[in-house]
Amino acid sequence: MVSEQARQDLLQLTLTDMGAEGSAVGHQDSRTWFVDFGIPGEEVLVQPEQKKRRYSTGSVREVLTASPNRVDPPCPYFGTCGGCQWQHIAYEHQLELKRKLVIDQLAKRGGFESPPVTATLPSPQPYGYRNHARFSIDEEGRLGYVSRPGSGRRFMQIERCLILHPWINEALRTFQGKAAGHHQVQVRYGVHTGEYLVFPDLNAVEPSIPSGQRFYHEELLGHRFRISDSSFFQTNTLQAERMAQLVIERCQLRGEEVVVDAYAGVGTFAVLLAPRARRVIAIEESAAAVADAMVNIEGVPNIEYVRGKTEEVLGEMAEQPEVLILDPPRVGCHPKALQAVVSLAPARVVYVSCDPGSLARDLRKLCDGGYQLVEVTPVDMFPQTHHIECVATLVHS
Ligand SMILES: C[S@@+](CC[C@H](N)C(=O)[O-])C[C@H]1O[C@@H](n2cnc3c(N)ncnc32)[C@H](O)[C@@H]1O
Repeated sequence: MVSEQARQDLLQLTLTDMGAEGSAVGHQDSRTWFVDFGIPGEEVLVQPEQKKRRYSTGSVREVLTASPNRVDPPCPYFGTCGGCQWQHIAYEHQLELKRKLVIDQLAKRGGFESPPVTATLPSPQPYGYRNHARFSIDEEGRLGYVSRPGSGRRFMQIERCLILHPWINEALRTFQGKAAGHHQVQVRYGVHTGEYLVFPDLNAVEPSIPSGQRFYHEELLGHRFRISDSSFFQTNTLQAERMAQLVIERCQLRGEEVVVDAYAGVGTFAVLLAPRARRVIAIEESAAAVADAMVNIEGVPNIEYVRGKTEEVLGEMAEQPEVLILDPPRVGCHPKALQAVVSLAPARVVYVSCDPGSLARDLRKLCDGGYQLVEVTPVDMFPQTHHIECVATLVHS
């Protein structure tokens, strides 16, 4: 309970919606409030945090009328840590909120009325799923995270993080207090292989877990992938397998098609699709990821890897692919990449996205260029956070 004195600084709000960045939304007079740790439908007392020109931010200090979807967050750092935003929301409801956020973005940023969004694909593990951690280090060599903006973005030492794989928590315990002189420590773990990568090299201060590996291996759907410290790999291995299965289904390959895998990373989709297609052309700009891919595609004769920017490589492509996969970073696709897709006009496009806003913007351009949006599936790659992965399927009309 909040004291009478402190209560005077608080604002009573009815929360009506969930915002795209994971804060609940409320209104007072003509001002919009983004409120951390709230749930739509709740009546709450809010601690104001920041006043911007067009909106204000705050966090819930007391819940006056609780949502039936409110649960006790299990992590002691929840509320201060900048990592998770939604541990106070029952997992089933997180999935519903994610679906609604995708629909909202498709409507607002893409102009899609009643977009075909399926139920969110749940993660096999709502906790303990992350195979990758990037810890901040303070002057004493302690490992931790940075607190949320409303808590001052300060370093906070962490003993255990509930969304990390248990092996990474063991590494955190082992390296705790021993990383002085470094800004960050990256720990990545192969859930199916038991291999790991710790960067930078901390062997001199802690030899019990060897560190400084240049790469490690992980498996997806039985295929083995080499991954270097700077290469992208999905952070939730079991859910990445479900998503890869979904992408395979959505491609509807019969074995005769030319497939383009744009933003191909270390070659995950290319390798998984190659046995189902005539040929796969993969496009990736990162030298490290392409070097990994060269190892990962060994023995798979029908994959051609092109190092370059998707917007440039697609623009110069002479051959028309039947199926094209887009899996860009959060910013989405370069406008020239989308123009090139429209000119190449593959019969089917499968767009994998980690940002519903840029996805909505890009889907609109593809639909204005002759595509029809068939289905969007939100995939919960990041439980307890507001982040959303999606797989969208388009066909040429
Ligand atoms: C979200 S990751 C997807 C990787 C891969 N599809 C996977 O599932 O592991 C995006 C990838 O696109 C690459 N990338 C970023 N901008 C690019 C561009 N303009 N052209 C080609 N690749 C790009 C990044 O290096 C990264 O490997």
